[in-house]
Amino acid sequence: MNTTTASPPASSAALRRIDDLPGPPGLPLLGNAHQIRLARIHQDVERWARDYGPFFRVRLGKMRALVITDHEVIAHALKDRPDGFRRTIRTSIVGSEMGLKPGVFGAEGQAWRDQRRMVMASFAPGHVRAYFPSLQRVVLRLRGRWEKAMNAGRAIALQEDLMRYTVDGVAGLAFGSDINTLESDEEVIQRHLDKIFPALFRRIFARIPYWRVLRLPRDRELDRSVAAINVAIAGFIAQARARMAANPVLRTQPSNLLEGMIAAADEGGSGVTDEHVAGNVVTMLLAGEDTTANTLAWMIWLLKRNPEALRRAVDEVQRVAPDPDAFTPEQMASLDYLEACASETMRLKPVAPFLVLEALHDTTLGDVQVPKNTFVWCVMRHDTVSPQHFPDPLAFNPSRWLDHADPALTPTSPKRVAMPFGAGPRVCPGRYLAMLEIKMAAAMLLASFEIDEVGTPDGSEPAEKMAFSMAPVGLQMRLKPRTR
Ligand code: HEM
Repeated sequence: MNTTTASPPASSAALRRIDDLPGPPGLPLLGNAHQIRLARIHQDVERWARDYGPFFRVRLGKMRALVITDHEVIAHALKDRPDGFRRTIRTSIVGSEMGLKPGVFGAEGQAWRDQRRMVMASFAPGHVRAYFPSLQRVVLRLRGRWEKAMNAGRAIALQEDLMRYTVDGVAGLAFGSDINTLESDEEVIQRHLDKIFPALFRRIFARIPYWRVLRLPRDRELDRSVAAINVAIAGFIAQARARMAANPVLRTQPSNLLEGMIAAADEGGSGVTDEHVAGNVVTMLLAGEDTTANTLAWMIWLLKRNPEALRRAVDEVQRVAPDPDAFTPEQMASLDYLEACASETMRLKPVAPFLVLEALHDTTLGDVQVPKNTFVWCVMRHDTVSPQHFPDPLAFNPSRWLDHADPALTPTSPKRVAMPFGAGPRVCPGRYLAMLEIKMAAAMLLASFEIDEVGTPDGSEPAEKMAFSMAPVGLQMRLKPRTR
């Protein structure tokens, strides 16, 4: 039996059962489902966490869950994978029903180990360096798009433009394809991708899996999108294989993630097939698009609201990386304050504000017995906004993340408390790439423009909308030429 390192129980007699835990009162069949709004489910659970403490129970229809908020207990569960906990089986069932090919995100056990090895090989630091020029091209296009909007006196739909940036960036890396949604409005792949995540999220939490018996128009549209993506990806794989056959050097020096994955898959005993390669290309596109774009959108909004932090970020960019046409990987690696701004943004506005696991065998978390198959709902934004770990917790103060930070600002190591990319063996493999994309776009923005305004049309704080990742609603930005 596993026990957490956080608070090992004195004896099994001291253990609590999930039924003994507090929790919001519910109705007989629905449980607490009627008290939840799907688009704000993370905030509903965070609110309960403030009322019921670090361990409580909720029931959403048939799904009973243990909710945990203590970062050490969460880290323990996340690290106890793939053997102790898995992602919920529902995610993989719903994904495969939709026709999504299996990828590392939904894989478990040995299949996960094999695919994770392949994915990590394609993210090796040397490879990511080779992808830098393609990211640079995409960042300059974003600048061109924003210059046009500024010159035309137009407001920029921030999140939409950033999604174009991340989908172009990841597509260039993922399969060496220049799909250029930034300079055209024919965003074919993106249009299909944008349907998948919200549908996956809706179906995972649906009370009745109606789509198994009845296809509504939006389900038929979803089927068409998944089919179109699968066909496109099969084509990219065939082209990559042809390129690699013509130029075997690409096996050791792949020019994109797809070539990197094919090379890793083709190694003897890899356990990985072309179907897995295809599944992981879609996974990269999906996992890399909204998450990075939403984090950037939140960060730009937070910077504009915090003039002192914005001034420091601009100073750093002007000192370290003043010319977007000449950005280098070394410059990006030196943007410490900008990186701290991203970390502070993810502390306050984590785009993955919760992670749901399922216990693979009887175990314990803290002083709670966790029977096999229990859902464990990890609240990622609780300790990160607690005064116990972050004084003045709601203030946007990137300095907390700097190495020489004032100890009064960081009584606990912030990196141990905030886990925006998850933790343990399944930690996000795209985290360095995401940070690079965030720093490149933010440095381009601050070097080239002044932010005239960024906010919602009515000036209120943007609502947080959950649809697999957590997005700000309705952010618009106006730019001015930089004057210094
Ligand atoms: C700011 C941007 C991003 C955030 C906040 C983020 C966050 C996360 C989180 C929380 C997880 C779950 C980790 C866990 O279970 O412990 C995850 C998994 C994953 N992410 Fe990211 N991610 C980001 C960007 C990316 C990018 C750019 C890519 C790839 C291009 C990517 C690919 C993946 C994959 C493949 C997984 C599944 C890993 C596995 O199950 O082994 N992510 N990410």
